[in-house]
Amino acid sequence: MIVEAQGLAQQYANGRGLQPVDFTLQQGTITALAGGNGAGKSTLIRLLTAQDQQSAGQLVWHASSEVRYMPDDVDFPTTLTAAEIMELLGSLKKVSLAEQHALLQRVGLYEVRKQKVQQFSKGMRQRLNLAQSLMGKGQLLILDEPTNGLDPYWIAKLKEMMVAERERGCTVLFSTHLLSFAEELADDVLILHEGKLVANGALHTLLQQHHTANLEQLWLQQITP
Ligand SMILES: Nc1ncnc2c1ncn2[C@@H]1O[C@H](COP(=O)(O)OP(=O)(O)OP(=O)(O)O)[C@@H](O)[C@H]1O
Repeated sequence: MIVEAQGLAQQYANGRGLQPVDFTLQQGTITALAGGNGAGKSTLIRLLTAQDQQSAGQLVWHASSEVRYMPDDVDFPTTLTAAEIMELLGSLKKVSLAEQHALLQRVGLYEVRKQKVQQFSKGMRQRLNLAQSLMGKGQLLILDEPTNGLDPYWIAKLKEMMVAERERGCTVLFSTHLLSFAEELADDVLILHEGKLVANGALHTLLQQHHTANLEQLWLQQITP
């Protein structure tokens, strides 16, 4: 087990946020964090990435709490080139130039690495965001809406990269609105609805327990009053 959430909650001043949740993330697994708009996905990710402090409960780390993280939208300094951004982040994360270049190759940006990010399309910026998240040593990789702005080719490549992370023993947690994408990848599923954790467990077990054929049916069943 990598991390355990025990009664973890975040209540904002307006009463919204995340109600107490309990779950674990297992080593070498992929977990999909599913939920509609305002369900609490980003709130939970902000707690896991230590961007916010919870209002109740705790996260118990059974491995290093160093997390690699792909935010859902990132404002790279547009006057820098892709290579310069990777160098800047690479120096912070102690990642060699060779590894930075290998990552730029993996996300198809090596040839354009000397272009300023302001000339990049949304998908290219998202791929740079993916490349920076793959740098470093954190055993837990958290991807917030990673398919945003990616075309089908790069969604397929993203899937391959996530599976490769699992194969080398890392734990992946990703949030998404795309339930078919989630279903293709996830070992485990967390479904949030209006700040509550309404389903938590192995995808196949949940589908059997709830007599549902797929994740979309399960999600609809869990959110329908
Ligand atoms: N800083 C904040 N202050 C007050 N309320 C907030 C804050 N951030 C989020 N909320 C509220 O907390 C709830 C959960 O929001 P959150 O952003 O975690 O949802 P989400 O699942 O990521 O949604 P989406 O899919 O739309 O991005 C929502 O009701 C939202 O309005």
